[in-house]
This record gives sequence, C-alpha cells and structure tokens, in this order.
Amino acid sequence: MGYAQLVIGPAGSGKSTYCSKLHEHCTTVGRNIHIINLDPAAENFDYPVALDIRELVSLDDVMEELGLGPNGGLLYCMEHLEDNLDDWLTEELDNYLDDDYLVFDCPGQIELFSHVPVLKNFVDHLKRKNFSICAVYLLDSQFMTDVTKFISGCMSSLSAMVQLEVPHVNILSKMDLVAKKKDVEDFLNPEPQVLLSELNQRMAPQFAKLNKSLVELVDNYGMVSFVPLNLRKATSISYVLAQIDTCIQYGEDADVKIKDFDPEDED
Ligand SMILES: Nc1nc2c(ncn2[C@@H]2O[C@H](COP(=O)(O)OP(=O)(O)OP(=O)(O)O)[C@@H](O)[C@H]2O)c(=O)[nH]1
Ligand SMILES: [Mg+2]
Repeated sequence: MGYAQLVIGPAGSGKSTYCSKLHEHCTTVGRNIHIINLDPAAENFDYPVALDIRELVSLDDVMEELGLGPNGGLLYCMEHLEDNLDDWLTEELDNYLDDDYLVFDCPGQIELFSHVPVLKNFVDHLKRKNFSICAVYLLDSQFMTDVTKFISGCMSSLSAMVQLEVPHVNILSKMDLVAKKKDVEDFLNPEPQVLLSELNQRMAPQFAKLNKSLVELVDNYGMVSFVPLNLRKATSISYVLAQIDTCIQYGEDADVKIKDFDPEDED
C-alpha cells in the first residue's frame, strides 16, 4: 500500500510552496516523501522533483505544434497524462516501494478539479494501484476576509470534493501574511447560523432562501472546516501533516502489526 497527497487549489494558493516546505520538514524529521510535479507549466522548483510530467510532455511543444494558448495547452498536457496512466505513470510508480509517501503538486487551473475528469481518473488510477490518497485543498487566507469570499472558497473546494471522491482536507494557506488573525480565525470553524446571518446582512433580501441553501449545503458536506497553515512554523506544518496522515491512515498499519503480536490478545 502506498500513500499520496494530491495538492490542489486555485492558482497561486501556495501549492508548490507547501510541497517544498513539506519536503523540508520531512527531511528534518527524518521522514521519506517524494514530490511529483504534475504542472506542465512549472519552471522553478524549490524541492527535489522525484517525477515530472514535463518528462512526458512539453507544454511549449504542445502550444507551438497545436497552436494552443497556455490554458488549452495545459489541458492538452493533462489529457495526455490521462492517456498515459497505464504505461508512463504505472512504470514510473513501480520505482517506489510499498510504503512510499508521494505528494503530487498539481496545476492551479480550477477546471481540473471542477469538471474536467482528468484528475478524477488520475485519482482512480492511484486507488487501483493500491494507494491511499487524500486531496489537500489549499485556499489563500488572504481571500478569507469576508463571508462571501468564504462561501465562494467553500464552493470551489466542494466541487473538487464531490468530483474526486477521496478524503479531503481543507487548508488555509499563507497564515503568516494575516495581520489580524481574529478575522480569519472566525472562518476556521464558523457556526452555520452565524454564516447565514452574515450572508443575509451582505446581500439583498431576495437572496435569503439561496443563502440558507448555500449554508446548509456547506454544512451538510462538513465543509466548514479549514486547517490554518503557517509555513514559518514547524508546529503548524506537523499539525497539518498529522491531519492528512490520519485521513489516509498513514502510520496505522505499523500499530496494527504491533497489536498482532500483543500477548494480551491471545485469549
Ligand atoms: N508569505 C507567504 N507567501 C506564500 C506562501 N505560500 C506561497 N506564497 C507565495 O505565493 C505565491 C504563489 O505560490 P505558489 O506556491 O507558486 O502557488 P501555487 O499554488 O503552486 O501556484 P500555481 O502553481 O501557479 O497554481 C508565490 O509568490 C509564493 O512565494 C506562504 O505560506 N506565505
Ligand atoms: Mg505551483
């Protein structure tokens, strides 16, 4: 069984930076992880790239040869990855051991986790290869300063959650940039009733029913929960990692093995 994080979220939400700091952190604590770049448009990396989609397909070539723009080119590259799951990816993944922990740094094009099926098929492929996988959705805390932005962030995360159908952890990134922590903390675990009354205050009265449905939707999916991440603090990184590990049951097998030999169980 392998373990994997699929790091997603809007463009610029801090995915690649998170991957690099996570790698640094794991190296410090003596934990083995491999970061895989799935962004064909990425150019500079602060982490050692274990595997790179750019070895499979070049965005520049695609744009030039097919006359596509950057966005169309990127989608083409991702679809090419999808077509090569069974050979390229499978072959490359064979280089990893059973217990390996992989982190996939994804592109930030929102369509990839809302309606284009590429990442869904990617995740299903990993599941078939016996990976325990978790989507790690990053949202920039800079944008979480009022209720309408909060709801819109929840909706984009929710569309990824519904589409990918894997355990899902929401992260509020760039907490080091937040001057007034209280403003953001109000959105980490807000009461649905509070959200609703704030939304109603912001919007014209004809939206009251819609607001109610939106808040109920967010609440029903258990979406109203974000883990703050401050990459400048090792405690924050290890807290986030622990949450994700629990989600993918990383480390639990070891416990089971120990328990198997527990003499107290033999009665
Ligand atoms: N202060 C601060 N800046 C951050 C943090 N994370 C990312 N940034 C900055 O935000 C910008 C975008 O970060 P990236 O890590 O490239 O974001 P990304 O989600 O990988 O972006 P795309 O791959 O383009 O979708 C960069 O200028 C980073 O330096 C953070 O935790 N704190
Ligand atoms: Mg990136």
